[in-house]
Amino acid sequence: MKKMNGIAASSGIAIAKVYELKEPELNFEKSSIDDPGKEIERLDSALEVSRKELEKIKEHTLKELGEEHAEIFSAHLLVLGDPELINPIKDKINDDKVNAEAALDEVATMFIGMFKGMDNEYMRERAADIHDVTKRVMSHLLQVTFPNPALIDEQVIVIARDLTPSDTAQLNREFVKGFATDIGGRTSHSAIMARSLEIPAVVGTKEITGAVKKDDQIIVDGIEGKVIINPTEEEIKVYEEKQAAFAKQQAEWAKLKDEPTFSADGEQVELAANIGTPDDVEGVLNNGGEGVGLYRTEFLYMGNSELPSEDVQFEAYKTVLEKMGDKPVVVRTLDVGGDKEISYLDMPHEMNPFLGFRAIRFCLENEHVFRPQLRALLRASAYGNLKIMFPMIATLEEFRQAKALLLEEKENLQKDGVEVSEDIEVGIMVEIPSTAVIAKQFAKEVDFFSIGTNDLIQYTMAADRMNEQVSYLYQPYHPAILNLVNNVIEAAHAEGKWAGMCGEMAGDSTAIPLLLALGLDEFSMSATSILPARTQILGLNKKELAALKNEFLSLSTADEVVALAEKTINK
Ligand SMILES: C=C(OP(=O)(O)O)C(=O)O
Ligand SMILES: [Mg+2]
Repeated sequence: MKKMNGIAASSGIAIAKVYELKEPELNFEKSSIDDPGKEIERLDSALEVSRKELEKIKEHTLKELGEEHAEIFSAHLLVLGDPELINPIKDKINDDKVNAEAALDEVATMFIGMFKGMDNEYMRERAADIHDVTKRVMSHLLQVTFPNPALIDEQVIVIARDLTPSDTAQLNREFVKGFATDIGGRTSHSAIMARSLEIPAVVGTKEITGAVKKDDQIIVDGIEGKVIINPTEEEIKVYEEKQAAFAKQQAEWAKLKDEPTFSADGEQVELAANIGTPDDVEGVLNNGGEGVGLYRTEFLYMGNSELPSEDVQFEAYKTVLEKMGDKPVVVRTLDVGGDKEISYLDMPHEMNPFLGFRAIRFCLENEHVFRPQLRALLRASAYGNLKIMFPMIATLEEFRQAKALLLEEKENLQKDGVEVSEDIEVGIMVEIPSTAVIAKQFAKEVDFFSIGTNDLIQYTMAADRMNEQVSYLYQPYHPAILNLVNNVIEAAHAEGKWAGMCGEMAGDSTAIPLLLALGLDEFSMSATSILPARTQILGLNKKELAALKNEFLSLSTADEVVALAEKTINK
């Protein structure tokens, strides 16, 4: 039995055996062979196993995630069956008398190099497909396991160094009971996805991948941020009891599902949810969400082999709006870049991707990507209560430019007789300190603010939100952050606008009293945090907390802020 601590990323307790999601080492020696026929047979059987595997993954993806996501595997199957790739490998085995691994590697490297160098996006994508497919075939030649998260069909806890957003999107919550990673923090996208999938997760354990082996049983405690490897019988019993207690608490919370959110002294706020896909709406409604405060549309673009068309986007937005009825839905336009990579968009490789060509910066330069999204949103606006939000706004010019494109597309659609709602609010994410500092000027032009603390904290404190080593600087309760948040809320209210927050801080039980004191109007969080937050707010006195606002804002350290918050609440 071994225990380790990490960051509690998604609540709940999971007990199951491990499934290690790891790219295998594909090392081989080039050797000469006497029997090319036998080598070709080995190659054919590796190709056949790969084909069966890809067909299964494609079928599974089609069922679980839809056609768009499954397309990538259709492309892989085409590559696998392409004689222009396979014949040269066989020729090499026959002519050079080398082993199948060496022939495969040489031919694949040649094609990948050739396609990569072409000035054509489609061809460059083929290079990525060949790379993925040949890796799979190579792993079968070498008889090492190639992980397929979409194919997991027994109860497991996924262990990985890190999970990319698209790995996470493939996890099927029926079988994946939890996950634990070496790196990442509460605001890394794998953690955010875990909360939206409602699977218990612990991230940033530093050493989990090195500590487990196949068939180990583990416990992931996503409430306290603990992992236990090969627990004893007693420990399993203790955790099963914790699991039952957690389920009971969830039942208590559920009683507030259809209630509005009031503080103890009768002040109302709105509790909304962050979502990544239309499928998440069910969780929002089941968890008593009063709206969607952030729809991260980039997940529509990720895990796909090409840009989603205007119609595909329209259907997704319409579905969310219709399912939410008259409840507000804030849709954020494409926030690509940082750790959110989209292979086919051909983004430049950058030294500092979080400070680079991302989000609105990318969209304003790539109108062929941005305009279809704006049109899809405008068309969908007729089906519900849509608000549009631009990400990573650093200057007023960016906002004006984005809004001008939106209005242009609105006019175009109306000219064509397409119905567009007349009261779509248009707001911005406040993630960049420059915007928080001059929120007063922005408030005259935007309809609302939504404070994205995940990024605002990293940019204010100059501490990468994904980097373990500087995580001590990633301080949501730092007085600098509170002052920026306060500035934004005051600026909004002075112009009669509303201010929300969609960063993870909005669902953090230590931050909620502070945010209530500052007058935040809308709190948008992981759906599973809504009912605990509603329960907490029910017990807080907003006027009493607000009386301490200036005292909070004048404190010098995060520790002082937390100490005062705890003293106030527990008095
Ligand atoms: C909500 C935010 O956006 P994301 O986490 O998608 O960067 C944020 O930065 O707080
Ligand atoms: Mg952000």
